[in-house]
Amino acid sequence: MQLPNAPGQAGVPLVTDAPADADADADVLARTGFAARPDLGQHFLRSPEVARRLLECAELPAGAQVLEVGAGLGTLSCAVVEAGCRIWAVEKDVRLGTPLLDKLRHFGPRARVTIADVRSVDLDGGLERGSVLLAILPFDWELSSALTEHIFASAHNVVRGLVVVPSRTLDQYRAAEGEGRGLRLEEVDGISRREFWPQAPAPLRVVSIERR
Ligand SMILES: C[S@@+](CC[C@H](N)C(=O)[O-])C[C@H]1O[C@@H](n2cnc3c(N)ncnc32)[C@H](O)[C@@H]1O
Repeated sequence: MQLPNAPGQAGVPLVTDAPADADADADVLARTGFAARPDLGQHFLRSPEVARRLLECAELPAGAQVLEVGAGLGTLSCAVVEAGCRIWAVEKDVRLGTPLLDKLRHFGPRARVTIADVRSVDLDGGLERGSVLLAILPFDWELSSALTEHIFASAHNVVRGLVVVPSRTLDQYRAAEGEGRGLRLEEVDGISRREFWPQAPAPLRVVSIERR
């Protein structure tokens, strides 16, 4: 991994007892002194194995086009392409542009990278009908809620999603369900906070999203 400038199957809990690979990209990044940005909810997945298990939860059809918002170091993006799907990885933090591009470049046209705030991207312009959102959203419940709402309001070609979010994101959505919102969120699994560097500050949920 070139570093930026330093300053389960559905129903099986996504918690591994084994320590994450010490040479996982997230751990390499940690050793550089990279300052993760709490305002962007930055926590990086440490284990490719957990990425593959998230993918199984998503039950993607062969060759599906996947939108990943907040692609970070690309651990989940790689698992998506290696499974035979196509990825559009969107990441806001410019410091992550080089490592993300380096990681995905060799997949050629099956992997597209955009470094921008997803709210400024023409998503329908780049997605075909039937696309799926697969994302480890920022670990800030308000930001992850706002991004979820934005994506499903603006990207009409996204038909469903599977996301990792803070449990409060799901709780708040359920509390507001009577307000006629257009999405159905359902918890399908859990995932340990320790699977991320820095460790997630609060419990996480793996959540499926369907349009009503
Ligand atoms: C919980 S981290 C997950 C990172 C990545 N999936 C990984 O595991 O390596 C959330 C990511 O969302 C990115 N992010 C936050 N706000 C964003 C936005 N508005 N548009 C695109 N990406 C955003 C952050 O920079 C961060 O990389």
